Order: sequence, then structure tokens, then C-alpha cells
Amino acid sequence: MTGLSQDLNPAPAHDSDQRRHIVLIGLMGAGKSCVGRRLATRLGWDFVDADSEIETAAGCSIPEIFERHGERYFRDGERRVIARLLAGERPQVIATGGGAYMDAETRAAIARAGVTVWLRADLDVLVRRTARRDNRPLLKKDNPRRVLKDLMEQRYPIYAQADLTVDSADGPLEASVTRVLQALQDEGWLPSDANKAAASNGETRERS
Ligand SMILES: Nc1ncnc2c1ncn2[C@@H]1O[C@H](COP(=O)(O)OP(=O)(O)OP(=O)(O)O)[C@@H](O)[C@H]1O
Ligand SMILES: O=C(O)C1=C[C@@H](O)[C@@H](O)[C@H](O)C1
Ligand SMILES: [Mg+2]
Repeated sequence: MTGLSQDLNPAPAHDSDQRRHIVLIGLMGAGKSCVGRRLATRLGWDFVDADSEIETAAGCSIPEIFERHGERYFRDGERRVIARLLAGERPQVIATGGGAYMDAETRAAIARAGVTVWLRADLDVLVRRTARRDNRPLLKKDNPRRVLKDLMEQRYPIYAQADLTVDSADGPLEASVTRVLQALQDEGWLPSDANKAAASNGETRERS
């Protein structure tokens, strides 16, 4: 049994006032990892990337998990890892993997423990961004654009259940981070001085 199979701590049921984490969802290349990391820095919060946590638990990379065990095994591990992250008491920014929110159990757990922000980007942007690296097994296909288009059709109606939707258009990364912060403040998920508080808070405290 690998570390990923052993990662079995489910999230407790949380009351609505315990929605303490900021959870980023969206397709591959939407910016969950890079926007999430910088958002955490601005807030002075912890940042955690579910994909990295899965790799640590499994002791190998995501492409290797897909190759050795298949997607279903990855999805089971992903569900357990995200449940464990959500159970953390300390508020954190959590970047999920692109498929995580499609799992009904994970969606329900996220809704109990956090506010969900969908980073939305259009097809051309996603194709361009994901072409830079070959670490996404679902896109190791002849026509990654077609795959992304199909995933948009399947996933966007579900992603739309997020509490907030923020455009992750091209341009300076910090502009996307500012849009996320502003949306969280506008909707009352963060105090209006959250960003200023971050200025004196220093660096991101990243786990593991
Ligand atoms: N808002 C943005 N503006 C400019 N570049 C961006 C933006 N968001 C992401 N990028 C770029 O796109 C690439 C992919 O971003 P990132 O890895 O954060 O996506 P992701 O949503 O975490 O994808 P995955 O689901 O595959 O983990 C990075 O090279 C990043 O620099
Ligand atoms: O969109 C997806 O299904 C995925 C996105 C990545 O973040 C990884 O979680 C993995 O490559 C699968
Ligand atoms: Mg990522």
C-alpha cells in the first residue's frame, strides 16, 4: 500500500461559520497554483497545493501515478488528500487539481470548510499556458486543445457552483491576484483591510 492509499483522514462536518479556507478551482492552466501562492503571500496565510500534496503522499509524480495506477486511483487519492487539507484548523489558500471539484464528495467537503473561487480562463489562454509544460497526463494527447475544449464543456457547468468567479486573463499575475482579493472582500469573505494586513505579514508560509 502506498502513502497515497494510507492518506485516509476525512474532513469533519463543518458549520457554515467554519468556512475558513480559500479554495481555488478551475481548469489546467487557469492559475490555481501560481495565483494561489501569491494570494497567500498577500494575505500572510499558508499556501498548499493539492497536486503537490498528492505527489508527496504517493512518493511519485502525477504522470507516474497515472501511468502506474490509472486515473481512478489518482482520483481516490485526490479526494482523501483534499479532505485532509480541508480538515486543517488554520486558514489556508488551497490550490486544487483541475478535476478535484468534479467529485461530489469533494465539492460538499469544500463547501463546508471554505469559500470556493473559480479561476476562469478562455480556451486560447488555457491552450497557450498548458503548452509550456508536459506534466499533465490528460493533455498528453494528439490534440490538447480538443481535450481542453471537451473538459470546458463538461466542467464549466459544475465549476459555476463556486461561490465566486474571477477571470484569469493574461497580463500581470498580480492583477489576477488583486481581482481575487477584491472579489473576496466585495462579497464579505475577507475584511477590507486584508491586503494591507498582508503587507506587514511577510512571506507565504508554505507547508511541506
Ligand atoms: N493570471 C495569469 N496571468 C498570467 N499568467 C498566468 C496566469 N495564471 C497562470 N499563468 C501561467 O500559466 C501557467 C499555468 O498556471 P498554473 O500552473 O498556476 O495553473 P493551474 O491552474 O495550477 O493548473 P493545473 O490544474 O494543471 O495544476 C503558469 O506558467 C503561469 O505562469
Ligand atoms: O484537470 C485535471 O483533471 C487535472 C489537473 C491537474 O491539476 C492534476 O490534478 C492532474 O493532472 C489532473
Ligand atoms: Mg496547479
